[in-house]
Amino acid sequence: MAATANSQIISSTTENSFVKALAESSTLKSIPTEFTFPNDYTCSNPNSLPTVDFSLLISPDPDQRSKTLHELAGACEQWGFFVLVNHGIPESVLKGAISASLEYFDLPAEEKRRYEAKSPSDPIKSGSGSVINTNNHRIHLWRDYVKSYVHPQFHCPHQPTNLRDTVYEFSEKSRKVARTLLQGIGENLGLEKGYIDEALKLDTCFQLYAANYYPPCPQPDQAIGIPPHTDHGLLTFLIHNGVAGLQIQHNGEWFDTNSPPNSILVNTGDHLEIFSNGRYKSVKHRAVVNTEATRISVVLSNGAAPDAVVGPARELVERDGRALYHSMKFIDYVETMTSNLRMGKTSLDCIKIQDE
Ligand SMILES: O=C(O)CCC(=O)C(=O)O
Ligand SMILES: [Fe+2]
Repeated sequence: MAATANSQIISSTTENSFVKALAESSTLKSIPTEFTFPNDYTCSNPNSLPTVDFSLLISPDPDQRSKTLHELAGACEQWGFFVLVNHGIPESVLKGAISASLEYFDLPAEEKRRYEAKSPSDPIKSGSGSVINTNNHRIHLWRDYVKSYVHPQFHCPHQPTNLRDTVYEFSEKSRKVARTLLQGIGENLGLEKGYIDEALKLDTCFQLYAANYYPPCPQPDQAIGIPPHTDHGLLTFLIHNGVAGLQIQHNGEWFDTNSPPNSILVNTGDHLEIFSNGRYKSVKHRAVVNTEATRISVVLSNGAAPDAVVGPARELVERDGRALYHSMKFIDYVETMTSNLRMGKTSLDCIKIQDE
């Protein structure tokens, strides 16, 4: 689901051996050279990341609601990232999604290889991954993944058998929460009620499930789980197994993220930047690895309908005097990004309208 920033992320096809197996080999003392990703991991700890209390956003008390809407607007504008609490999705669903996803990675390699990516439009994909950096070198990532399209059509690997129901429940509940957040965002942008639902065709919105598995790494300062990138879509939801690793960029500086149990980390994606005509920036983030513990993250990317043509909202263009982005069919954007035809430039850069 990742878009690109400094480098182009691609799904491995032919070199599809899993990093988990490599990390578990008893002789591994250092990373193979193809995993070397020179980077500066200097990072700050934020005193507090923005928090949005979902229960207050749906509160019948108008003061509570408008205060929370205001906090949501601030989080989207200033950070493009927030910790969502009291979202109403039961803890058992979040825990179930993590543990069933973990079981997926324990499957034999031949089972996971059934979902080796052959085309960007494959609804289920699994593998490890690599990037082509700006010097045209391929660098392998220290992570395995599985991804599947879960809405408007639901796809999911057949194994482990409990994955399907868990992912279904988590994705369905998350879609409702995402839609309420998006309606709040529409209000914050001063758009007519219902405009965002209609323009982005949210009834048939695209949703992608992804699980990322980062095994312990003997040289975490030389490798990367996922390099800096932005996400396609409107809002990405992320949960994890309590092991740190997600870092976000804010005002040019990198920050570690932390989140209380049972919360969801939410970030704004490329399509919210486009739709808001640049008011809400798609936040750049990366996943780093460590020597000690396996990290797993489960991600739901919430987008517009596959056939919705997403561009800046009409009213915002009128207000701003011009559109800052070209419009593009949502699924074309997602699949072009996944097909990795372009290097260096991000997908978002490609649809920015340049100043004359
Ligand atoms: O695992 C993480 O924390 C980051 C995952 C991510 O950025 C992605 O899947 O796009
Ligand atoms: Fe991401």
